Amino acid sequence: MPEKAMDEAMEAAAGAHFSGLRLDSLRLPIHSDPSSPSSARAAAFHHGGELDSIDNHLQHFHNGLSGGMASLQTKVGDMISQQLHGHRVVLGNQHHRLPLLANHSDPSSPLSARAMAVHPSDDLDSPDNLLPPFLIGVSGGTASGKTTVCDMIIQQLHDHRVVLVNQDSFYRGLTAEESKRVSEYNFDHPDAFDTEQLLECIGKLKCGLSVNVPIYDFKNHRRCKESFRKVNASDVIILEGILVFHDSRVRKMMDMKIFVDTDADIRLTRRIRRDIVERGRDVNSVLEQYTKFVKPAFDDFVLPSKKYADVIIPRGGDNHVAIDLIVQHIRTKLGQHDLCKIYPNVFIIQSTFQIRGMHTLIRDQNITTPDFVFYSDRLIRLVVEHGLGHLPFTEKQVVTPTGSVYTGVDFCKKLCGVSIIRSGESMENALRACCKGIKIGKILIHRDGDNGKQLIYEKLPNDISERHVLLLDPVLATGNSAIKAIEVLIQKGVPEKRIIFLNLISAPEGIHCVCKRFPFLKIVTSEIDAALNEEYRVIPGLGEFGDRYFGTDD
Ligand SMILES: Nc1ncnc2c1ncn2[C@@H]1O[C@H](COP(=O)(O)OP(=O)(O)O)[C@@H](O)[C@H]1O
Ligand SMILES: Nc1ccn([C@@H]2O[C@H](COP(=O)(O)O)[C@@H](O)[C@H]2O)c(=O)n1
Repeated sequence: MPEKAMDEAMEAAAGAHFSGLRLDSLRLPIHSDPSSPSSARAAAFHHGGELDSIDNHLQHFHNGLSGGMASLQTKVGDMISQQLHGHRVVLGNQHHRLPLLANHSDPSSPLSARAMAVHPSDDLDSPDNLLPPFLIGVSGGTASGKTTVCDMIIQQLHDHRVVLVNQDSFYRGLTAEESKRVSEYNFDHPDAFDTEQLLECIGKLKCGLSVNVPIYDFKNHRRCKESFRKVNASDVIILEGILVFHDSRVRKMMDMKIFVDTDADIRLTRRIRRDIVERGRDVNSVLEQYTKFVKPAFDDFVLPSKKYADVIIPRGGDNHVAIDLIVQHIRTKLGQHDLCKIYPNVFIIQSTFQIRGMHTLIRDQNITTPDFVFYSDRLIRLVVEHGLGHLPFTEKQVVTPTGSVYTGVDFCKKLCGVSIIRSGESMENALRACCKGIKIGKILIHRDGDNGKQLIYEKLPNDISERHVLLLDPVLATGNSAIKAIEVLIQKGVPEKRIIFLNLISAPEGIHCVCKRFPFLKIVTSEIDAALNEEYRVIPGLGEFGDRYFGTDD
């Protein structure tokens, strides 16, 4: 696939799973300090002098709003956080004293319920254990950095399916009369939002359904009638907006509540710049709206809702410590990699957007066979390389062209591959490409009628009992054929701990089955799927891998 097409496919993939994520913020450094005179000036030059007068207005507002104490507090906070750099201790400030982990002792809290649901003693085979999506509410004043914080969380949770829903999408459209006198409309009052529709949308997402979210046009103060943004079901839902904590019904649905706390003068500076650049406003209208509606509503509705927050992030997106801690907490609560905790011999290769993109392509039922083969090969290669990393090594020293000694390692040589026919054969090329001249054996497991009898054909290296074995099968579903193949290897004298089972995708059921039976064997996979369906097919899965790879699927 040409690079541009791949880029587009990747973006489309990101759109489906990471709706709302600003990809530009992943590519560029997120922060240029907006309070720094140089960046303010740079912006002014770019916008035809519209912002030239802002500094004067700002000076006036700065004096009125913040005064010396706010800046002193920020400075002290910054100095403390600088001195404690490297220690994970800073979250919230002395005024807030809110714990990071909310309501843990409260058994009725959604967080404790989740913690219990992923306890290893639970019967994880049951689909009832599939966790409901984790809903995070992110509130804070206008331009406090809510969206920026959300983007940073999403970026760090790149190996999970995360969607962002903005409360702004649920602004009511204005009537003709209201539109005529838009400067008198209070967009910061709770009644400006259609909260019933927001509740319905979040309710559906929490039930694992996808929804169509309205698209709001800030320039014309109305919703786009024809188009919606499809938000898919996901592991984590982030709901962001100035008043997401206002309605108790919305609050109750949240598993975690974050308040982004940024100084009023910084917020105003950002708001002016953003509204002029992105929302088609002029400086006077922004300041007028701010004085008349935004600030009073912040004091009346937004600030009082801060008390509901579990976590308060001072300085928004600049507070990397808080964001790291929040991400760690979400990861623990999600427990998606709990199988790796239960079975320490299960390894999932580190997920990246490239890997997610390749999975998106090979799982797409409409992909062409050449593309399926190409992207499967790339993924298989990564799994094979990861698997090889689990082999034992010996220390080795070499002399470099500079005459210096480099102390490294020597590859394990007593090694072979065994593919489970037929789809396992698709992994042989990648193994050969990584291990020159490697011996590869084969095992065929064939069901003989409906009486549970199996025919087994095997052709394995004679000295297999002395080798480490990389067992190849792209899909681990029920685990039945894997168990049969492993039994064959063990009968041939291969110790269980010398078998590394390599898959592209694994169903939790297959992992439980294989790992319970063979606790010393290692499994390396690139993704763990949701479950098996009634027909024992992996869901979401990728269909009949062998047929798709070898072009016999039509
Ligand atoms: N830490 C930061 N440093 C510099 N600019 C920021 C920072 N956080 C946000 N901004 C900028 O301020 C504006 C408002 O930020 P945003 O995250 O959209 O706030 P909110 O979602 O709370 O309205 C945006 O233009 C954004 O780029
Ligand atoms: N037509 C509209 C709708 C909303 N606003 C302002 O947007 C602010 C909320 O968005 P943030 O991204 O800043 O959280 C809110 O303060 C409204 O005043 C608007 O100006 N026009």
